Amino acid sequence: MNTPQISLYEPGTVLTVGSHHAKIIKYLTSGGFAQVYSAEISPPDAYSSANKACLKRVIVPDKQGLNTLRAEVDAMKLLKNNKHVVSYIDSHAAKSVNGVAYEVFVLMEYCERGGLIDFMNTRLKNRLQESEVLEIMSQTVQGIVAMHALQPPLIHRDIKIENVLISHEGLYKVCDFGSVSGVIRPPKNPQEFNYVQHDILTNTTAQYRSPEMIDLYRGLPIDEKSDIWALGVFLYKICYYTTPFEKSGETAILHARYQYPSFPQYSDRLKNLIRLMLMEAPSQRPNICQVLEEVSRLQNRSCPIRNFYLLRAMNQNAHLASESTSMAYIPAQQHISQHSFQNIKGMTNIVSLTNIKTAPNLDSVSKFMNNNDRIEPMSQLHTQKLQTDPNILNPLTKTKSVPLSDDFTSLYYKELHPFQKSHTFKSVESFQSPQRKYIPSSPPPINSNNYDRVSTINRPNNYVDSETQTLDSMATPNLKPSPITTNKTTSFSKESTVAENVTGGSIVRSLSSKLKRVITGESRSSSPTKSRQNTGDSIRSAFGILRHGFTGSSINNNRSTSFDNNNGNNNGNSVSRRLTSSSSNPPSSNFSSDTKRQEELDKKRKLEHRRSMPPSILSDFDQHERNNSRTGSRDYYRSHSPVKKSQTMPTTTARPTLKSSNSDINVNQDKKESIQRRVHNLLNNSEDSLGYKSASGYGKYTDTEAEKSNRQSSVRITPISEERFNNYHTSNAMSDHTSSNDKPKSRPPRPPPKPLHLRTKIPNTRCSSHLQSRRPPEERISSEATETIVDVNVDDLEADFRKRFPSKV
Ligand SMILES: Nc1ncnc2c1ncn2[C@@H]1O[C@H](COP(=O)(O)OP(=O)(O)OP(=O)(O)O)[C@@H](O)[C@H]1O
Repeated sequence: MNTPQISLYEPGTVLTVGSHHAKIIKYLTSGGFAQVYSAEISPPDAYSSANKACLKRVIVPDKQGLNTLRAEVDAMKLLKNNKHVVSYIDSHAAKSVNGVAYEVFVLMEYCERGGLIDFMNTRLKNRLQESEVLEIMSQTVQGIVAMHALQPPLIHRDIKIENVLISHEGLYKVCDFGSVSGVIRPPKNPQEFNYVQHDILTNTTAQYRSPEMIDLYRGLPIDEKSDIWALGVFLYKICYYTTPFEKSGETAILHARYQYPSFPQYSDRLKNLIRLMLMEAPSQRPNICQVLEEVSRLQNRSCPIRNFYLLRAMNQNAHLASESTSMAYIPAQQHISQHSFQNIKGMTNIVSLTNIKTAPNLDSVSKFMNNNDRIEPMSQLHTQKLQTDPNILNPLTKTKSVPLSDDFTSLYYKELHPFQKSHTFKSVESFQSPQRKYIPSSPPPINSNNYDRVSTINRPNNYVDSETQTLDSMATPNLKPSPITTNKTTSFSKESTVAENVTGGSIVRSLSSKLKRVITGESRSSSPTKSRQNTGDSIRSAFGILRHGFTGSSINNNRSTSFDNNNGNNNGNSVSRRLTSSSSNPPSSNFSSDTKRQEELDKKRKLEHRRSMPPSILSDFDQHERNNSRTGSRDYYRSHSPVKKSQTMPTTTARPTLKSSNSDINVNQDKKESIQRRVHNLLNNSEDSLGYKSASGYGKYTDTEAEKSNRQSSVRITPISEERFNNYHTSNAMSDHTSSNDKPKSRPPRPPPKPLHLRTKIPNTRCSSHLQSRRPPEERISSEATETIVDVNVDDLEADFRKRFPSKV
């Protein structure tokens, strides 16, 4: 935007801004597009009662520029009165003095202590302590939480040190919402590429740009995770006073390659948080709630917000669970971090979350916030207008300098974003310039004397420099399919489970990424800070882990081969054969053939879907997850997995897990799945858990493990009653300590005990003293009854027979 050069207001100038009068106190600074003043306002701000405010004056050359400003103001209105966002007071637009351009005036809360960057510059020698870093981070993150919690979320896109201010009471507040947007979907054609590229260049700051912003060929959306990346850079900078990619540039960003300076020293946990936020793959970065949870843990405080992503996911699950009462098993919840659960336990309003699917609903947002975070709920009327008025275009889809054609509005996930309002300012058509009671005849030029902030002159050498939005070499998004781009499978090479564990992320995501690693054959050790140690990871373990997660069975579990292979080709014992046949009992086989047919259809559909998608596996994956919410990534990989024939996954058993564990999205999954199919899944599950586990061919040690499993399986399916089973084991354990493990396998089931009247009295001498003393009486009886068959006295038997059946003799 070519901002016309205009003179400054003199102190004492009085302007009308909306329903407020503002008297200029002094000029503070100039942003990229604005003059910033402190001003005295009347009436005082209704929220804070303050009569001192900040006045931002922006000159825009055309109506296009006005739209950009509208977006900024609308964002501020949505976030109004959040403790960690610079609060909006009033706004006004007018034709400029020369009648060509427009002037926009925005009154907002005045942050008396200036910028975070100013504060940092007071601490050049004594760098920030970890506790200070955490405090700044916590408060800044809370400001971003207010944006991400909206539905649809707002993406700040320009989080940086310079955009955090400090209020007079010392609170850190996020400012500058001029770059805010909704989620931007990956561009699909060269036109869209150019559009998004330009949009990114003009609205983001080079050093804070995420890999998916720089390499648009990744086909990833620009969403909340892009803000998380910027927050990672932000955290790094408040620690080390430089950005992680300051010297290395774009290539390093693309591979998330950076180092930690040795000074100052911060804890490993803090550094690990940076590492997680700077994960190359957005899906591996924590969400904003998880970041705040971790920061709070590091501060030894309880987290000031509730994890709304998790709550939404749980709410979604509750919804799905209520559809099918038999679907009570939600194993993935076991993997959600304890901390997250503690928060949820205290949550009384989970049910109300069903209502926050429509945007915007600040009522819902406020439920996530502390009581002292006042968020003004948007009026019902206003919300309805935004949602129903098709004529309202989203100003967010417009950049500061690129005219937005309607063709590009679909790049943004939510075309009818809450920002879509045309009545932000007092109507431009009816503009009247703010009254100026004092306009100096010859306004003074801007010079350094006007600054009461840290001057740009006489800076120390290691002064923390302010980032500017430049179009330097660093700033040019890599739009060519470079080797880096084609090598992007490494983006999933880093260990993701830490992120998921720390932050309560979904097990499915972590499993999916494991599968992705397996199938794409990517390397695992590109992380600069943590390379994966477990180099033995394989298709087998990935599927094993997946199955383990879904059914709770052992990783060394090859049973699905025996289930699939009905001709008994597996080298199992009689137990395995029995299981195989039992798994094909009539009802089960009916379900099975239904399911198989359904799977075949699914498979075909997915293959066709995949053929119609771009060639990149990773973008396919992400897009698949977003576009095809009915079938999760697991299904996708199942249908494309080279191992699917030998290891058929119990297809649908995974579905409940996917739904329950994917805390980020998976909103509309499987609602239409038939109950019959789900019952079949449960049957499969129960069969699986009893399944014969053979790990033959997987090596010596797994075989040993498998044998143990076999033993357990055989014990579980034997018709011996539980009581007898226990007695049996007790006696074996007592009689032979060394081989107790082998006994159950080698001994056949015992016959039922002989009726008492047929038993012969056994001389005491037959029982060895050690057995007598150690065996429980019950067991002794049973055992002796078997032995008496050899010692029976025929005469006694005859006598007994005659006595009882005289007529037969
Ligand atoms: N509410 C405020 N209280 C005190 N100072 C403020 C306030 N808002 C802005 N400033 C000062 O003005 C500077 C520029 O503000 P802002 O970032 O909103 O303008 P901008 O034109 O969008 O700048 P840029 O786009 O280059 O970041 C800030 O860095 C800060 O020093």
